[in-house]
Amino acid sequence: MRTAEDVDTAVRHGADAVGFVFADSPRQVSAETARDLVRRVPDHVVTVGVFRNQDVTAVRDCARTAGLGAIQLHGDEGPEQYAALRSETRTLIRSLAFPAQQPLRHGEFGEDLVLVDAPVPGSGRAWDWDTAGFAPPSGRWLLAGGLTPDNVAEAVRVLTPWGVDVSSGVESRRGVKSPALIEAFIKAAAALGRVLAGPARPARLPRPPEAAAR
Ligand SMILES: O=C(O)c1ccccc1N[C@@H]1O[C@H](COP(=O)(O)O)[C@@H](O)[C@H]1O
Repeated sequence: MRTAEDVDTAVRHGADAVGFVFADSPRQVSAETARDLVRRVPDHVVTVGVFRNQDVTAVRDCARTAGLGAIQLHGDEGPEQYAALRSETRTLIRSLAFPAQQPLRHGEFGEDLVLVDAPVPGSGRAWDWDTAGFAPPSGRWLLAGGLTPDNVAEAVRVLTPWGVDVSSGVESRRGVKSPALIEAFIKAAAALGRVLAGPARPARLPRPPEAAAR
């Protein structure tokens, strides 16, 4: 998200989380811009910062300046980086690309959630959901990679993730979100709440500690 209109649209239609890209990307926002956008977001919606192969100190500073509720790492970050950021956030999200060399495992680096994404993050390209080699990580996991309002239902039917994440699929052109597509995606995904994991699924992502304290 890069504009107040996008954030307000997502919140109004019931998004559980909104994201801000700090990685090198046409979607990149500064920590100060993100801070202004984060202030618009009600406590029950988690604000996620998206990073890729960035210095831990820079990630930490950015998360503090913007007041992020969650940190999502998309690159080759290893256990040291995860450990360094563990106390910085209540929700640490680890992105894993599929197809993968290793089995997809949850919690190896102390993360709270695994995000299974396509090999090129933010490209809008889907991975092959029907692939025989896909074994989901245990526990809660998020699905990303080329999702759109039109394919999210089928993706969830096939894979039954705990949650879904989208960027390109709600854009009119690269880097420019479409309020109509944001609304359509959330409506399509919300309708799926009924088929997702059942009674154990909490209604919301964990709230960031600073929001809980307010
Ligand atoms: O959006 C980007 O440019 C980006 C750059 C670096 C790391 C992650 C990025 N985006 C994230 O990728 C997934 C899937 O995006 P898409 O729906 O396939 O476009 C999502 O988590 C984005 O936040």
